[in-house]
Amino acid sequence: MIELKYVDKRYPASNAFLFINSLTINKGEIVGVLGENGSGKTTLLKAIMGIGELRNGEITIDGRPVKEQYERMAFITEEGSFLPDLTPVKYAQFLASFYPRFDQEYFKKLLKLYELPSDSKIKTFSKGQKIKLEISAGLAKQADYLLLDEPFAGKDIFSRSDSLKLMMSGLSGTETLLITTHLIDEIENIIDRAIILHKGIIRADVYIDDLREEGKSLAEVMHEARSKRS
Ligand SMILES: Nc1ncnc2c1ncn2[C@@H]1O[C@H](COP(=O)(O)OP(=O)(O)OP(=O)(O)O)[C@@H](O)[C@H]1O
Repeated sequence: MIELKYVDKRYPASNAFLFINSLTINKGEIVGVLGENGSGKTTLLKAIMGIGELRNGEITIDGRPVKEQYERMAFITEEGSFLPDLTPVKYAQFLASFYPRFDQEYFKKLLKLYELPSDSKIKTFSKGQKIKLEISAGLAKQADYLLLDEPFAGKDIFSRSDSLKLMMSGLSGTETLLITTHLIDEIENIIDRAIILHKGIIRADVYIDDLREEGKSLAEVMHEARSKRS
């Protein structure tokens, strides 16, 4: 369970902020973090990962500070956390030395599945290939919490629905996922819950099953959230 209480995060350089009074992400939930450009999606994921200081508030993972839970977490971002001069195989060895649960065999299987060259330097990879590599690393870590920042940004390299299927097939089903994306149509069928941010504030927090019962689409909720007064 991820819990945020009275979280206040600011960027002095831009006056941007993220303010979340209370938010609980339950174990096993697949959550879409949605919102327009600059609404605070990446900031929320980074805050959960403990990247940068909070001005106020507290974030815990299963009741403990995130820095005590790194082994159980994977942050998958387009920027990547890999070392560009390593090959995927060397990168896996590096990760295995940090993450005791890292499964090298599974990682190799994922490389094959994603058709990634295991002996080329990561810096020679395309954007889409780098994202695939990061997803493979995150899944092979056997992390309980996967935070994916725009994992489908390389959509020109491989089709979004295929990448989604591939990613989902690599999961054990018990992981908690937070996925930021602008692709609400693709995501609507895989997420349990959507959190919609607007200018650093949560504007809507909905369960997809409830939406279906109400006969509403995620696009409609996004539209409502945007048109609410600031
Ligand atoms: N390092 C930083 N320094 C100053 N301001 C920042 C920094 N990082 C982000 N911001 C600002 O914080 C706000 C939220 O940014 P964030 O990257 O979290 O948005 P986002 O919802 O992920 O956007 P996008 O969909 O464009 O990726 C924006 O106004 C952005 O300009």
